[in-house]
Amino acid sequence: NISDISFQELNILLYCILTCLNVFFPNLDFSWSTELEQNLKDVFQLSTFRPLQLKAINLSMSGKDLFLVMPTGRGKSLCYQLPAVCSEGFTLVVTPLVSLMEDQLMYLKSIDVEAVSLNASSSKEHAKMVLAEMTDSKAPFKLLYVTPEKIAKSKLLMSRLEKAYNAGRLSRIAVDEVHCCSQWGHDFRPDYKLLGILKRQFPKVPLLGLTATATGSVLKDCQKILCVPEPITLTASFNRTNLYYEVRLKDSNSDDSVSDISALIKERYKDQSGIVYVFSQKDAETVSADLQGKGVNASPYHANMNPEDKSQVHRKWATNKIQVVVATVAFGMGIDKADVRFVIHHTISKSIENYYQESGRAGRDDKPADCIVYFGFNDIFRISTMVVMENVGQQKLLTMVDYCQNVDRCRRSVIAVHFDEVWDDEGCNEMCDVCRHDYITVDITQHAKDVVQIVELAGSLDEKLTPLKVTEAWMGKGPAKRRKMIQTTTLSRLEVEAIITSLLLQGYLSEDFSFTPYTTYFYLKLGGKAPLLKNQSHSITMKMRRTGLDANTVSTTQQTVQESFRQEAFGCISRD
Ligand SMILES: Nc1ncnc2c1ncn2[C@H]1C[C@H](O)[C@@H](COP(=O)(O)OP(=O)(O)OP(=O)(O)O)O1
Ligand SMILES: [Mg+2]
Ligand SMILES: [Zn+2]
Repeated sequence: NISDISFQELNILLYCILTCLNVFFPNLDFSWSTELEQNLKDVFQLSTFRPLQLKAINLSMSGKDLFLVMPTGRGKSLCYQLPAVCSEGFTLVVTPLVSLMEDQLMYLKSIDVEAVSLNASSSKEHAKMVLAEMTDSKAPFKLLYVTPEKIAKSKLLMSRLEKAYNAGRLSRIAVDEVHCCSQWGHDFRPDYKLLGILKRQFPKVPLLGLTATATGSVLKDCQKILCVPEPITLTASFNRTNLYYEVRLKDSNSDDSVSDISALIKERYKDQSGIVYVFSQKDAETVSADLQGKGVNASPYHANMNPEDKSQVHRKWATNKIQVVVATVAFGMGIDKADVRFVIHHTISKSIENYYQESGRAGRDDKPADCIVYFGFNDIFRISTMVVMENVGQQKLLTMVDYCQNVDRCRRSVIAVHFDEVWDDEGCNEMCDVCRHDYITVDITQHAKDVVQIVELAGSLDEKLTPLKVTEAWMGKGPAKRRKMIQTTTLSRLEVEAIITSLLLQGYLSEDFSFTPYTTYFYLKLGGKAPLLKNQSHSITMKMRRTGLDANTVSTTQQTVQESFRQEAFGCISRD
């Protein structure tokens, strides 16, 4: 009943309506709008906001708790840096890596925004000064960067924050890479679990959690851990329309992927900047040396290098003195180079989330860039034994394998599913290899029966077969006794691998791990769907690329696969 509403309540209601209007129609003015615009131009030297930035900033400025999910390189930092400049007091920024912190401090210094940091390598004098200035109303700094460890371990810091809070000087809390809170995220950091203390101690300070990769359930988890009662979640679209996605097959017999990569770099990406991601530190060294041997200006980068060497490689690459960094995932967070024209994965990533983030280092300047992954059969099992102990590690790996193997759907739509988005194939605009080519559907039922029989036979003999052993057995390379009992194939190695991978993904085969104190072995066993093959009418199909469509982009290995698939004259070949 309207007459029951007091004048004050009416005022609040009006204020809420206006706030909502302002948020959804950001051109309407807030009291801070002019100052924002001015600082965006004068301090940050940017002309316009990118999608969602203004909305996020307005929400945070009006005191709301917010989770901002925005792809890498889209400009999440501005969403707390600009409000920090436009607010009284300072913004506390929690960052997982000291290197990220240093990059930001360097950047802020270059635009004359005062910022300080506290981390394990801060000197005593520096820490003392920062702690004293936190409660000083004349203190100049607008942002205070800390590692989560500091919040968890430094009582002194917490008590100074408390004082600053009471004095109204703690204007905002930003938790960068907020997915690190959750064990379900891909970069869980135990100290992030303790950050709930911030919202419990400082309930009136708006908190802004930022991440590039978080699913709905990860965010729910983060919300609980950070004790944020009702955050608003803003999610920017993950569709990076300027990135071209492509998968190339990697031959397990002869690893000529490095030759392929060097040819690409020297021709298609001549004089352009890029990254080649590899599986291990050893691979970083060898692939880098191989590329150098082929005349590519490349350098390795991995966690085991000393810090000076790492930052030297980073610096030289950032200033285009090195064309390509051959890196493990250690070269990741905080790599912010605008003109990266290619990100090539020499080995698949361990999940789609990882792949999206790593490949997302390309094309930050919104100009076209390529993301190419080399997909090798053996790599699946190399990574599999590594992630087997991780929470849902296996499942995540299979989604990456599915991304590479499946040519049923646009590559982007496979990525979209992971971010709970829907991008239709038209939205791709032929910016992935699947959308650029035609495919044929081949019937692989008989092949599936042959493979299943091999695995079944091994089982009955109490023998365990690695994927390599299954491949070889089917190709007729096993012991003569077994050869007599099974149906071998004349398909090529790559075709055999493609079919076994497909059977694994479709559940006709499944993984069987065996652990020793020193290593983990990966074997194949029958999957839940294997019994269906006993049914006469059951059939399995697989999509393959059609030949001769675009000789420039279809690699030779892929062509041979299709050629012999056709020669084999499968039961049914239908065109799509
Ligand atoms: N409105 C804008 N207009 C032009 N450039 C912008 C704008 N906002 C940000 N940028 C630039 C600044 C940086 O060089 C670059 C990336 O911003 P940054 O905040 O580091 O990304 P991010 O935090 O979303 O990515 P990551 O997930 O990798 O940390 O974008
Ligand atoms: Mg960032
Ligand atoms: Zn596509």
